[in-house]
Amino acid sequence: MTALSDLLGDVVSGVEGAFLFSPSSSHYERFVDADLDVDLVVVAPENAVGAETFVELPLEFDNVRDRIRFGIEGALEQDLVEEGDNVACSVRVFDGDPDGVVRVRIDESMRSGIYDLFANSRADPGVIRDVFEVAIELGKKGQKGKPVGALFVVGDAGKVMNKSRPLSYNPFEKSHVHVGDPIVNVMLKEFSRLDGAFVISDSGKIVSAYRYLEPAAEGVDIPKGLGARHMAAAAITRDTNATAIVLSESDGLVRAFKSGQIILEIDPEEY
Ligand SMILES: Nc1ncnc2c1ncn2[C@@H]1O[C@H](COP(=O)(O)OP(=O)(O)OP(=O)(O)O)[C@@H](O)[C@H]1O
Ligand SMILES: [Mn+2]
Repeated sequence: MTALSDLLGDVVSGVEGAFLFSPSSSHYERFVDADLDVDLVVVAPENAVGAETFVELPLEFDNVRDRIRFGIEGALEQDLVEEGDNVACSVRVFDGDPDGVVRVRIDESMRSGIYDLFANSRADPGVIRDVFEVAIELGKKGQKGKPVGALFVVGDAGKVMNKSRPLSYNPFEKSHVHVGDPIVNVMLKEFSRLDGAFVISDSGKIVSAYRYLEPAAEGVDIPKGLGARHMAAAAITRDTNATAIVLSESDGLVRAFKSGQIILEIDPEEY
């Protein structure tokens, strides 16, 4: 007789690591006490259980796939896992106790740069996520069916404003609106048809649209073929502590820049 646990147990057989996503203290203690022959990694917004090996999640992602992807990428950043490792992720899909186990084979291609973007940007991770999502959505749908480009400069807004000038009146002049608000997201998409950059504060306030960026660009090295928008995006992140998220009108990719470097390149269609 084969028991169900024999069949489902395959999910965890031979794994090198166990990733516990936001475990309760008692759940975590049970794993520690079991003294398993696998590496134990806690992945959560904060290390509430005092785990020895811990990966910080920049956000509590609702989507389990995103949550796992970030946890794994964070572990790769910390060299806790490597190509070819198999790990079992214990996650919560519904409320209550952990109710799912997902086996993941570690692959270097999982190191996309997105973890770095969220964990190490100056702006709030939630703000980065909201802007990133607007860029992805614009990339998928375009504006009225036509491909559109956009440049969002997030964080360190005062300095960014000092290194830029208005191309037109600022529609966000006296408003106090924030990214993530559905109406604001519609506005961002609408205004993306026009020239220049959006400037967004660390906390997500839209400071300005239509900014022409004038950062010093010497020494900025970005891949050949990218034009003025991408050059301006890279350069402003070298000159300030901002992160830039760019949707290219010509190739449809979303790229992120920090400290003058490209840190992420994603095809919205595959995200
Ligand atoms: N310094 C700048 N600051 C703000 N926006 C800029 C700047 N330079 C260019 N742009 C914006 O980028 C748009 C596209 O310029 P360009 O084609 O040279 O960039 P690109 O990097 O090739 O981007 P894309 O891939 O979208 O074509 C311009 O119409 C302008 O709105
Ligand atoms: Mn171009």
